[in-house]
Amino acid sequence: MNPAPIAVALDAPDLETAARWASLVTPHVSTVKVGLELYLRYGPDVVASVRGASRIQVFLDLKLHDIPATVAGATRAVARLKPAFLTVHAAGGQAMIRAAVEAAPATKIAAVTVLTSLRDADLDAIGLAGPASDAVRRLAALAVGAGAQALVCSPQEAAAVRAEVGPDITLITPGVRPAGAANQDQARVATPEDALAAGADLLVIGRPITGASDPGAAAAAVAAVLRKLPRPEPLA
Ligand SMILES: O=c1ccn([C@@H]2O[C@H](COP(=O)(O)O)[C@@H](O)[C@H]2O)c(=O)[nH]1
Repeated sequence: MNPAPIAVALDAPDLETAARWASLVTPHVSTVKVGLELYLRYGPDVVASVRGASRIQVFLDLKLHDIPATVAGATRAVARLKPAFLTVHAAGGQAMIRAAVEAAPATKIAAVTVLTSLRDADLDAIGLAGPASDAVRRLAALAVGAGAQALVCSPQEAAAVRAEVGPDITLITPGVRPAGAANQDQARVATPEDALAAGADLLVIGRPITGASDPGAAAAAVAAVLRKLPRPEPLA
């Protein structure tokens, strides 16, 4: 059975827990995601630890945001870990995104548009022209224009972003909550079914899976729901 298009966010306090979660979910999902908490605590070795002996994709969610030369250097430093995806902030601008793309030819650079924890009122406070849906589309077009091969947005914007950037860009959506799960600090959310129907390619799900008493069973349950959905018609 094909693993489901889910990236489980391994936001664990220690490496043993992250590696245990990874081994439990690996039979059911395509990807595990390493974020700032684990990477800053354990460094590059964390990638091998969560991969184990499996061939699971690793998504390195470091959200780089700096001047182009610094981002190019940081991207080169992690490219040797062969992550399938590496995130940068789209708001870093086109030269920065291009620098990351050129520094890691074997990794898809995923540009984070507007964090899924932000609401329209937060964008006003930051001084980013909203609403969030407009800002996401604007940043998505900017990032793709600079060569980003993937985009991070909320499932609520996935359909509009897909219409904006076409079929070849990988759309990654955090802010995914199975029916009945708490939103926690996520603001712009949708269910896994709705995220996939809106055109997302990879659903990021963390605490609803890792906070379950059996993360393997929780991942298998979401994967089973996705497998039951009708497949989209191939484009003519
Ligand atoms: O806009 C963004 C970008 C990244 N994230 C990351 O995704 C996971 C979500 O975890 P949950 O436990 O499912 O909320 C987390 O690692 C974030 O750093 C995001 O949420 N939103």
